[in-house]
Order: sequence, then structure tokens, then C-alpha cells
Amino acid sequence: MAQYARGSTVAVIRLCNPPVNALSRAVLQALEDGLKKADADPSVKAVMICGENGKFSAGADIRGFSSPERSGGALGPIVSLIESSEKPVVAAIEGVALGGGLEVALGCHYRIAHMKARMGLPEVTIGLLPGAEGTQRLPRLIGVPAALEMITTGKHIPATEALKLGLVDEIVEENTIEAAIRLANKVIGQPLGPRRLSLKPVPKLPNMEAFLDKALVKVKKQAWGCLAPELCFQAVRAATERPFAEGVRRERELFQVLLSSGQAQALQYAFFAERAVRRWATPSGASWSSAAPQPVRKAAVIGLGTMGRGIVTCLVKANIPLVALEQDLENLNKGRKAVMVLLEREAMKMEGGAQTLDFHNPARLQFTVDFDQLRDVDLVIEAVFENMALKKEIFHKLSKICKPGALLCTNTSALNIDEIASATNHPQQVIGTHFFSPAHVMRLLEIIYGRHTSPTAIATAMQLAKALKKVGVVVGNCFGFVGNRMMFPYIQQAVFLLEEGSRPEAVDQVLEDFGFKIGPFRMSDLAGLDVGWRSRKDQGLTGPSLPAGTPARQRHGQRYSPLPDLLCEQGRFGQKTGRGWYQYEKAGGRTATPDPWLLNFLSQYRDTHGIKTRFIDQEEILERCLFSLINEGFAILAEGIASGPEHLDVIYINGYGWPKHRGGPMFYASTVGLPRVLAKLQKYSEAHPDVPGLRPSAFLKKLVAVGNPPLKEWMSYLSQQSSKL
Ligand SMILES: CC(C)(COP(=O)(O)OP(=O)(O)OC[C@H]1O[C@@H](n2cnc3c(N)ncnc32)[C@H](O)[C@@H]1OP(=O)(O)O)[C@@H](O)C(=O)NCCC(=O)NCCSC(=O)CC(=O)CCCCCCCCCCCCC(=O)O
Ligand SMILES: NC(=O)C1=CN([C@@H]2O[C@H](COP(=O)(O)OP(=O)(O)OC[C@H]3O[C@@H](n4cnc5c(N)ncnc54)[C@H](O)[C@@H]3O)[C@@H](O)[C@H]2O)C=CC1
Repeated sequence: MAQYARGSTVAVIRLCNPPVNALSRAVLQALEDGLKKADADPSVKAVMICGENGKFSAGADIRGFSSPERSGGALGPIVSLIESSEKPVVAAIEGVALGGGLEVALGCHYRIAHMKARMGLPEVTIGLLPGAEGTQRLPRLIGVPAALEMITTGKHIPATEALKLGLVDEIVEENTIEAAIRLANKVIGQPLGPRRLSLKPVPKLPNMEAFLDKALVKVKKQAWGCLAPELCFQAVRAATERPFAEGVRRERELFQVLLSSGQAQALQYAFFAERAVRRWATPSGASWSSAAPQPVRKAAVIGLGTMGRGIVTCLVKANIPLVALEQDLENLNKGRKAVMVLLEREAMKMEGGAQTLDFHNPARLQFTVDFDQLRDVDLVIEAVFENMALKKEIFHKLSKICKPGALLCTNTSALNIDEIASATNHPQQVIGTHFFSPAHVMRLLEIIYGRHTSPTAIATAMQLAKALKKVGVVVGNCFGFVGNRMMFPYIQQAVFLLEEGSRPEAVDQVLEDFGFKIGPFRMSDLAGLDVGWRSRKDQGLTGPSLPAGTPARQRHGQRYSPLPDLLCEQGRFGQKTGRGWYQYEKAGGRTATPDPWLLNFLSQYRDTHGIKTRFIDQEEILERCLFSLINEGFAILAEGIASGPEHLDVIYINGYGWPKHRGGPMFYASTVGLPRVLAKLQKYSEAHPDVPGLRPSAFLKKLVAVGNPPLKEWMSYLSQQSSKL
């Protein structure tokens, strides 16, 4: 809704739709009614539009885009109505003015913002474009380069930047509403023509064509298969080429294309999924609504290798005082140097901003090899080698040294949280916090509760994720948890495809064309092939503990590919050694090129094992890799390891480079159609009966049997049927 109130000369229209004053159908109707009332009242000389509870508006109601009764189409005409008012209209921007909210403000004749307000046109991030004439007004106000940047990236800008760009007329530190009313009174009677953005020409650039061509290349490169950025670009280009009304028509056409694209639905699903996972719950009844976090005033990180360095950087950025511990002085000095390099880089990025990084102060960041220094910390994150015996030794020590309430977190990739917790006196304080590499960049934090983990511990880890500006997703304990467990069959299929006749670059290409930033082989080379090799040796799948006489391509009666082990035996660990599934310009090099050695090696391998090479098409590559990953997702859901498909999708988007415009693996499965996923898995499983990862999960079969229900209903079938699965 919107409340209408009349002062002596200025009418106030307040947008009200908690929590963010989204522009629902009712809000738009009330806004239109308010404008008409103000217009009809001769005692009203000016209008001020603001939002309730210190927020202007976060734009159109995103849920409305997928409902049959959409409100979107009504907004453009209302923005025009505001602009054509014969009485000056002032926008008082507090909190946020985003999307349709900012478009309303662009229709106003004057804009005044609070210092702490943020503005943006983030429609591109939900697969749309600013469809209420924003792509036509913004370039007229702030010029094409700045408008293009805001519209194609969706970034939010602070009020200070908005002022510099000319997006707002004034910023204030105190009462924005009072300042806006003062401004409204001041401008009564002044000509409105120059304030109507639709009448202004788009500021010219000396080389507009060349600028736009270059900008398009950049937009396409950053879009990575996502449609919206390019269509946003086209809408802005239309503003440079056509009169306002024609530009608006073009904007509407492009908006319609996006609205009906599957990508917009996927991105909007991802938006809400990310928010839904904050409301965590466990099968034992612990949940976000009843558990309270404990404060983290000081933390510690153990192990300053690849992960520990990034984790330290995150904690320093979150302003949490910290002790960083290594096993010996040599590793400590190496780790300290690496941490300093990361922090210097982060400090440079933050230069000129409101926050500064305080990392030279030993009271805030202390390096040590002495466990005694951890006595007073509230939380420890262990990031030592992936070795159960070592982790247990460390947790045993922590349990003795740390204060009883301290939260003990392990950054293991796959190991059993309960077993690690068993080495302590307080297993309720032990929890998995699985960061992703590079830890200071990747947004995901997988939070794994064990059998004894307390609700307070989970709530504290979730609170930590928020403080680190990460997306925390709470999951249960099993080998590989959610993310890596789903990754195993995906990588396994990729390797099996090589055995059968494919090449690393062919497999990677298919998955990169699908939208992954990096295919499975390039990813393995980046992460280091030795990591998985060590884990397989620990599991007795390869190496000296493998029983004599074990068939080369079978383990426990299932198909196994020794290819990755054989590469490691040749010292091919990936980028770090300059050779892996690809060759690189040098050890540590980044440019992957196909390696003739590998082709030859694969061919000999196939001869040795009597494998007949066959041509494998793109469809088979895609389906076997993705459907096996999705299949594992269904098994995870059935076991109660995650509370819903949204959890799996948020994990994949934020931790594994799954293309967001495809909504995550489970959402993708729902768009492909579960009957098709099932039929394909059945087909591949019949062809490869010794590969359990291709055998359709009982839960997937169940969902198909009950008629392929929509994703949001999946879990209800599980609770009714779980005992029979
Ligand atoms: C606003 C935020 C920055 C706040 O962040 P934070 O404080 O962290 O809180 P959150 O947890 O994120 O949010 C709290 C709560 O609010 C929900 N929510 C937030 N924003 C929206 C929203 N816009 N709609 C609905 N709900 C929203 C959020 O989900 C939370 O609730 P919960 O899920 O229950 O926990 C942050 O939230 C944020 O960034 N929000 C998104 C901002 C955004 O993307 N805005 C753009 C919206 S799209 C838009 O405005 C499009 C337009 O341009 C409108 C014009 C369309 C006109 C089309 C005309 C063309 C003709 C087509 C014909 C169509 C035919 C027809 O209409 O029928
Ligand atoms: N590398 C990756 O991409 C990811 C790794 N992980 C997990 O994070 C953990 C750490 O992995 P990496 O950082 O890659 O390993 P790493 O080998 O780069 O670093 C481990 C560090 O731990 C230190 N260390 C060993 N024993 C110690 C002890 N007793 N006391 C203090 N420090 C000790 C080592 O000196 C080394 O610096 C592992 O459990 C791994 O599975 C999780 C996500 C991703």
C-alpha cells in the first residue's frame, strides 16, 4: 500500500509494504491514487514520495513475476504519470531505492538521498532489465557509460557516488523527509520541463559507436551465457539511437523476451533459495527460530596453507581479532607472508572506502606456534592437512586448552565430523565449517552438524557466515557432505568418459558451454590432482594398502578408473607441477593446452585394458556428468542430509561455479523434467551396470511415479514415504 497525507502545501505519498516496500499491485494502485488525489487538490503545490521504515523501495515484488497476476506492466505508466505531473515531485530516498524503486525516483523531478542510502538497477541479477523506462531515463540523467555500468552489472551504489554521478540532487546526513519537504517547497513554481528526464537528450559521446562496440564485447564476456546483460545493453543502446517513446517500446519488447526466458525464473528462484537457506533446521528439531548464536570476540585459525590463509583474510576483513597458528616457525613465516600479501591486496581494494583493515596490530592479528595462545578464543577453525589422525590429535589438544564454551570448527573437505568430535570432551561444540578455495573469495560456507553438535554451535556458525559476508548452508554429516559428495560422481563420469574415448578438452568444453566457469579437468588441475590421490590412498583405493590382486579397474565390485592415480604417479599434479590433464607453460602456469602425451597415454591405456574407443557425443557427456550429480542430490535429500533442494542449489551456485542462470542442479533437473532425467539415468545405468552413481535413486523414481511434482513439493513426498525408500 501507500499512505497519502497532505501537509500545508506538500502532499506526502509513503510506500508501505514491509519489509522492503516492494512494489506490489496494491502499492502501485495506491501510488497512482495518491498522485491523482494530489493532482486534483488545488491546495497541494508539490508532492514528496518516500518509503516506510527508512527504506524507499527494493523495486517490483519479485514473487509477482512468476504469478499470473503480474504487477510489472503497470509501473512504467505510473513513472510517466509522476514525471508528467504539473506539480513538482520529490523523491526522498532512504535505505534502498532499487529496481522499480529507483525507476519511480527517476520519474520524480528531484531526488534527495540520505548519506547511507544505496541505489541500483539490479534487475539484471534476476534475469530481467529495468522495464519501467529506467533504461531510457538513466542514460539521459547520468550519461551512457555510467548508466550502462549500473544496468548491466546491477551493482548498488552508495549515495555519495550517486551524487557525483548526478543521480541525486542532494544528500543529507539528518532527516531526509524534512529535507525533501523543504526542497519541495523551494521548487514550487519553478519550470518542470528541464527536470523531466524523458525530454532530455542522451548526452553525446565523441565516439559513441566505438564506445558501445567495446562495451558490448565486455558485457558478453562477463555474461557467461546469461541473456540479461546483453539485453540490458541493447535497451541502453536503443536510448542512444531512438527517441524516448521508441526506446521505451524497445525496452518493453526486450523485457518480455527476458520475462518469458527460463533464465529469469532460474535467477529469481536462486534469489529466494539463498534467503530460504538462512532458515535452517535439523531433523532433530533444532532450528534458526529457537537457537541463539554465541558472540565471537576472538578467533583462531590453525594451519596457514591454501585454505587457512584465505580464512584468516576473511576473519580480518570481518574485524574479528585473531590468532593464526602453524606447526613450526618455518611454516609460520611462510604462512604469515602469504597472509600479508592477501591482506595488502584486500586493503588496496578497500582504499577510499569507509572501512580500513587493521592487520599490523598484534592485538588484532597474532601469529604463533604456541597452542597456549588459544586459551581465550571463542572459536577455532582448524585447516590442517586432510588427515583424520592429525585432525583428531589437534581437536584433542584444543579440547584441553580452549575454554569450555569455545566453538571448535574443522575445515575438512569430507571427513567424519563425529569421529573428529570424539577426540574432544565437548562434542556439542564441534562443527564442520567447509570453506571453498579461495576462501576469501568464494561465497559458500557449508556448515556441517554432527550427532552431538548443539543448536547454539550451528547458530554461531551461521552468524559467522553472515559476519564473513558468506552464504551459510547447514547440512548433515556424511562423506563429502553435500557439495563434494555430489561432485564425486560428476568427476567419476568425466574420467570414465575419457576411458571410453573422449578427451579432457572435449568434456570440459561441453560443461563450459553449459555455463560452468571451468570444466572438471581444468578444475582438477587447478585444485591439484594430489589432493584426491591422498584421499584415495587413505581410503585404501590405491597405493601400498591396496590388496594384491585387486583388478586395476574395479574396487569393491564397482567400476573404478585408476587414470587419476596413474597421472599422479607420473608427478602430474596439475597446474602446480605444470602437467596434469593438460600441459601448462610452466609449473604454476595457468594456461591449459591439450597435451599430446596424454592422448598417447590414454590410447595405450585403452589398449592395455582392451577398451574399444568410441565417439562420445556432447549430449552423452552432459547427461552423464550432470545427471549423476543430480542423482546423488536426490539420495542426499532422501537421507535427510539437506533439508531441501534449495540447499543443494545454493551450495552449487556459490561453491562450485554452477551457472546461476540455470538455478542450481536440482532446479535444472526440474526444468529438464524428472521423467527425462530418470529415463536417461536408466539408459546409462543399463549400459554401465557396475557404476552405482548412474543407478536412479529411489527418491527420484518416487517423484516420477507420483507425477513429477514441482520442486517446492518434493520434500513433502519424502516425509510421507521416507520409511519405504
Ligand atoms: C533490498 C535488499 C538489498 C535487502 O537486503 P537485506 O536487508 O539483506 O534483506 P533480504 O533478506 O534480502 O530481504 C528481506 C526480505 O525481503 C524480500 N525481498 C527483498 N526484495 C524483494 C523484492 N523486490 N520483491 C519481493 N521480496 C523481496 C526477501 O526475499 C526477504 O524475504 P524472505 O525471502 O521471506 O526472507 C535485498 O533484498 C535485495 O537486493 N532485493 C532485491 C532487489 C531487486 O532485485 N530489485 C529489483 C526488482 S525487479 C524490478 O524492480 C523490475 C522492474 O524494473 C519493474 C518494472 C517492470 C515493468 C515491466 C514492464 C514491461 C512490460 C511487461 C509486461 C508485463 C505484463 C504484466 O505485468 O502482466
Ligand atoms: N585446498 C582446497 O581447495 C580445500 C581444502 N579443504 C580442506 O582444508 C584443509 C586444509 O587444506 P589446505 O589448506 O589445502 O592444505 P595445505 O596443505 O595447503 O595446508 C595445511 C597447513 O596445515 C599446517 N599444519 C599441518 N599440521 C599442523 C599442525 N599440527 N599444527 C598447525 N598447522 C599444521 C601445514 O603446515 C600447512 O601449512 C584440509 O582438510 C582440506 O581437505 C577444504 C576446501 C578446499
